[in-house]
Amino acid sequence: MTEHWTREHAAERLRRPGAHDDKYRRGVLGLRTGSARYPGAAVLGASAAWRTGAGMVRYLPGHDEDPPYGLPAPAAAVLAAHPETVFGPGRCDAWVIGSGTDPAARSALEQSELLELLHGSAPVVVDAGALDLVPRPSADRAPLILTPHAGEFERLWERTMRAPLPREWVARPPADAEAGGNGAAARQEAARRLAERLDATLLLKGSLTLIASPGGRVLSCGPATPWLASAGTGDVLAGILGALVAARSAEVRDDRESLGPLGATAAVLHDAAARTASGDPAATAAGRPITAGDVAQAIPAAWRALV
Ligand SMILES: NC(=O)C1=CN([C@@H]2O[C@H](COP(=O)(O)OP(=O)(O)OC[C@H]3O[C@@H](n4cnc5c(N)ncnc54)[C@H](OP(=O)(O)O)[C@@H]3O)[C@@H](O)[C@H]2O)[C@@H](O)CC1
Ligand SMILES: Nc1ncnc2c1ncn2[C@@H]1O[C@H](COP(=O)(O)OP(=O)(O)O)[C@@H](O)[C@H]1O
Repeated sequence: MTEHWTREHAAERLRRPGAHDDKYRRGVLGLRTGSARYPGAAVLGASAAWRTGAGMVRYLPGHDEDPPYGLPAPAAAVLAAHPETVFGPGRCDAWVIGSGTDPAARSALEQSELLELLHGSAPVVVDAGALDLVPRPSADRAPLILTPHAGEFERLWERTMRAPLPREWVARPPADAEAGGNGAAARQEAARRLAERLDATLLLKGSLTLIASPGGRVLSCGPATPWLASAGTGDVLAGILGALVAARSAEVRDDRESLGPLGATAAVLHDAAARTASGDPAATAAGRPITAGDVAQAIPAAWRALV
């Protein structure tokens, strides 16, 4: 049984600043994203986090090869797009790791620093190239929310369960499965089981995004506007989610189950921004093509329309 997460639910979880706030109280998000090959993912995540209301976004580059094709290093790309970003180590209320990184290119030093974050106290959004690092449940592990797409979900299942994903539980279902057909229940069950086994919150991306909490609660959002299905929109989602988690870091540390509603709120705001950007707020299949950057740009307007 899943609960549908509505715009009204999402509006309640969006934190508005008050007179006693400052940049630290609003939440400092640390980004360990992007790489020599994928500098754009770092820019998209930073852009989304700033526009979701982070008090500060701190960017920490990984230990990486030299960029190919004359590309700028990810830190230089982030600075060019967002000069308000702070670089280097310091206090962080939450982290996003993995977007725009490739585990095959990860150095031993990079791996040990990421594992340190995963065993820290600040909550961590684990995306893309960091999903293979998720440690077994333990008392010293950080509160985690994982954001796989269907292909990454399948790989995560195989690594965790040491068995193939059952055929009837395919993570990339035929169209009817996401939209409520027979496969939908199987997809929910797979997400629920994996979240329970990993003892972590799992946000399974798709037209219908599912958010399964380790305690067994499953929230669903969508169907999102299909204009969202383009490269880099997952990097934007990770930035949105990171900013929302940083703003409620203390609550998440007290109660890891609160990551579920935050994940669902991120998915609703992401979809709302895509609808705004595509000029089709009701997602009636009108609208126009958009880029991931357009989605990030539209977050403030979508926020205003939600609350
Ligand atoms: N601007 C930038 O810098 C950008 C950087 N990016 C970064 O690129 C990195 C690689 O990420 P990635 O997702 O492109 O590749 P990967 O993890 O190998 O998975 C792909 C495999 O999974 C499967 N698959 C099944 N279902 C699927 C689904 N729903 N969506 C997608 N795939 C699905 C599919 O298999 P198929 O079903 O096609 O046989 C395919 O073989 C990552 O770090 C990311 O952050 C991107 O965000 C783009 C913008
Ligand atoms: N058919 C679809 N309709 C609506 N949204 C979709 C559809 N397919 C994917 N999405 C959304 O687009 C985003 C794609 O993320 P992801 O697969 O990680 O891409 P990338 O790695 O290129 O950023 C996710 O938020 C997902 O929920």
